[in-house]
Amino acid sequence: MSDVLTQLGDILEQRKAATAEKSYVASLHAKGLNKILEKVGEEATETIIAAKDAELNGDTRDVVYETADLWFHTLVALSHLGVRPEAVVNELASRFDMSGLEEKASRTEKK
Ligand SMILES: N=c1c2ncn([C@@H]3O[C@H](COP(=O)(O)OP(=O)(O)OP(=O)(O)O)[C@@H](O)[C@H]3O)c2ncn1[C@@H]1O[C@H](COP(=O)(O)O)[C@@H](O)[C@H]1O
Repeated sequence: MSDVLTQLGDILEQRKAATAEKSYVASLHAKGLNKILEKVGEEATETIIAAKDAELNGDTRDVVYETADLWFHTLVALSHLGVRPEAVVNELASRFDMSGLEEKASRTEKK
């Protein structure tokens, strides 16, 4: 799974040098962070709607598709800020030995 994210991270980096006419990612970078975040918000909403539909009809295909759109646009946002996908994967990996409740408590301590 991480290989796919690493490959996509590489592609997103390469697209920073591409022209907006030839690359959707380049067109997002050209429009700036606010536009990218707007797309993240849209895709999050579409993922929520797809998840609610999946619970009702038992068909999870749309929620997988919309989650892919959401992850993709989140990765574009991170790339725009110079953050690699591996940073998120490493953060998740660092939480393996910690329960969700412990992790939540550590956030409170950090604040
Ligand atoms: N994984 C994706 C990916 N997922 C979704 N999308 C695009 O994200 C958009 C989804 O937004 P919407 O459904 O709202 O579509 P839209 O109405 O066209 O979008 P807007 O006009 O509102 O911005 C669509 O244009 C999809 O094609 C993606 N575009 C690119 N990638 C990856 O990024 C790589 C580089 O893409 P380019 O920069 O286009 O070469 C590709 O090879 C893929 O690996």
